[in-house]
Amino acid sequence: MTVTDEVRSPARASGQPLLEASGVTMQFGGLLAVNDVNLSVHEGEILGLIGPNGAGKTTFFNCLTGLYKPTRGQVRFNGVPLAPKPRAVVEAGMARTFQNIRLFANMTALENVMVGRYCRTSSMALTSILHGPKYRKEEAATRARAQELLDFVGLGRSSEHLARNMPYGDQRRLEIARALATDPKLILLDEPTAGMNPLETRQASDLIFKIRDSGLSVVVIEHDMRFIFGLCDRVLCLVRGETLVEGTPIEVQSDSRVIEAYIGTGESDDEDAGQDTPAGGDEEGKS
Ligand SMILES: Nc1ncnc2c1ncn2[C@@H]1O[C@H](COP(=O)(O)OP(=O)(O)OP(=O)(O)O)[C@@H](O)[C@H]1O
Repeated sequence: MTVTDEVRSPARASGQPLLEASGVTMQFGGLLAVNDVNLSVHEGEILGLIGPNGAGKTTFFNCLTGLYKPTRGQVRFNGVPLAPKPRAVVEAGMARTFQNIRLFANMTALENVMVGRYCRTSSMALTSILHGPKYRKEEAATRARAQELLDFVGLGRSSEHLARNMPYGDQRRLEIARALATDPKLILLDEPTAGMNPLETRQASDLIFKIRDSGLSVVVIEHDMRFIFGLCDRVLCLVRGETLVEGTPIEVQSDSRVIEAYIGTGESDDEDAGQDTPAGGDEEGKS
């Protein structure tokens, strides 16, 4: 099955990037959290965003998805300047997940995905209150689509489980299903494997490939270098809010500046340093 309908977009027709950020800068008081960052993501591409803690990755995501209005710079989606408002961003075709899981804990998996779907349904509040035929038809379609998305992410049998009772890895999948419910052309994932065991991480990688194969573009923030270098077509490394290096996984993982940036922060002190330093990555699992 495909996640989105086959639509030939203006971006593909013109060869221009689907998502294009130019000169994006975000200043908090005296702190330049993101400084003049450029990014382009083409259709069907998986782009990785890496960098030591505090490099500005999430702040940059927040600028791309309308949570923050950048101090300077512009974000264009499908060739059109994007208003820095979350609703406008979702309507344009971008969805995201968050570093910290933000599910409705006391709702079922199905209901969580249905909530994500509501931005694409048209029933007005009054119609919903009156439960007219249009509402009932849309509700049935929303439910069916939500179930389809749960099947897609491998949670088809958990639809009636309360989110709070689901294993951690499943909650992360559920977040992705909810983001997909908005029918995005591009999905941004903020540390999708944080806290996952190796099996869950491999499954997350497979799911992201599946999402890409269904026609979406993906931007992913991760600290797990093996995961990033095995997954992405291109990788951008941010350090202190600025682009340090951008290139293919092979180029980035062998760049001494990237290795230095990580070693300099002490992030490589873990026992399993291969997971967390660029040189520890490999091409395993890349397709
Ligand atoms: N709302 C805010 N107000 C002030 N400073 C902020 C705000 N959000 C982030 N920062 C600061 O901006 C810098 C970049 O933070 P950000 O969370 O974007 O980094 P990151 O690369 O995502 O880090 P991590 O990998 O640890 O999640 C940090 O110094 C952080 O303290």
